[in-house]
Amino acid sequence: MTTDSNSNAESVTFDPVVAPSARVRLAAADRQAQLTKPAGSLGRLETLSGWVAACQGECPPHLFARPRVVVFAGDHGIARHGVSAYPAEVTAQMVANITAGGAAVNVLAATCGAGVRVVDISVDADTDPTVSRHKIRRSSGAIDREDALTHDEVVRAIDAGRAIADEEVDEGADLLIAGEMGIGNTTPATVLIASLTDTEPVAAVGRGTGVDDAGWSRKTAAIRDALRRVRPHGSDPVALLRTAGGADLAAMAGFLAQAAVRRTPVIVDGVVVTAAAMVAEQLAPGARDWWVAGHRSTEPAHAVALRQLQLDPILDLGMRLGEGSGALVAFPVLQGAVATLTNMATFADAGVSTGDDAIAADPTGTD
Ligand SMILES: O=C(O)c1ccc[n+]([C@@H]2O[C@H](COP(=O)([O-])O)[C@@H](O)[C@H]2O)c1
Ligand SMILES: Cc1cc2nc[nH]c2cc1C
Repeated sequence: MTTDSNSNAESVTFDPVVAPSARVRLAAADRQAQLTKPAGSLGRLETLSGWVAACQGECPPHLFARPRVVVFAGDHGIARHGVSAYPAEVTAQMVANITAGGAAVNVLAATCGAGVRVVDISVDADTDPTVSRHKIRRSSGAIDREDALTHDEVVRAIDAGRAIADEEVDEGADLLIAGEMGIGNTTPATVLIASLTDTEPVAAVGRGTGVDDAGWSRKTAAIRDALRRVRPHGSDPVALLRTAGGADLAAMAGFLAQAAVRRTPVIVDGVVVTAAAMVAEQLAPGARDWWVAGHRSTEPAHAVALRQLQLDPILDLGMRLGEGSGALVAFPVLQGAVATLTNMATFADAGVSTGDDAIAADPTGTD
């Protein structure tokens, strides 16, 4: 990454993103047609396994051997202004809970063999040195009235996310999941999405952790104010992260962009991760080809962002937890898709008649 003193997108650069292999995707479709099942009968699993094969650059693809979840933790000044159903202190408490193995992300990851790492990017407390190595600052600013970050902090946070992706890939991760934990973070996430899609706040603002009507009104007003602060900067992703994002969102954007640069597929989680994904796609065009959406959360802004990124969520279970939980529930579906493409017998291997045989036996179709 290179930096300069301007608050322009050009101050952050990623290596080019190479698209997943179109040739291997075709080979996967070819193999799919030879497997012992009616053509198309595995539905979406067929396109998912073709995508995995294209990402891995080989068909048949291999089952994911080292899936890894990275939970980006950060606080937000806006959380002190009544936009969440929970107090900001919960962020640091949940970081400790995740570290101890007691959170949803831990138990879901354990069911499917995924490793979990939590990183303190901007928690408003001192956390264990094992999780704070990439810390940028304590809490991002209250975005309805001040910038979330300085320009330098944005660049360092993006770089931290990039370094974390590099660490994970260098240690052998073959599938990454981005998750997050941060009281108040659906407010900046909604601002990023509304800004990048030109969506009216009322069509995008949700209840987050379950805020009541008064809290929802305060959240909507804060999002309006933040959008007003963002407007002069157009769609410059670095300026957007600086004025109305946060260090955790910037780090996730860097992580998602670098995963694509490193040709490593990612399952995107809920509204907060997807907001960062929208920024990452601006920083590293084509990165979205390396992502699949695990689920659609109940936050209205999530559907808006997924539509814009043209990501079709695997699941829609009414979830709104974060932590990477929705992506983790979707992971076995993706792994199952790979297993079918890789391990099923072909018609020829198993001596099973194909649809073509039925037509050959009765070419008139009248028997
Ligand atoms: O992933 C989602 O779509 C999602 C939707 C609603 C809430 N969350 C989680 O709840 C927290 C943010 O909610 P809030 O109300 O404090 O802005 C944060 O820790 C997120 O992980 C996550
Ligand atoms: C307890 C709790 C756990 C969470 N995990 C992600 N966001 C969260 C918000 C709360 C409040």
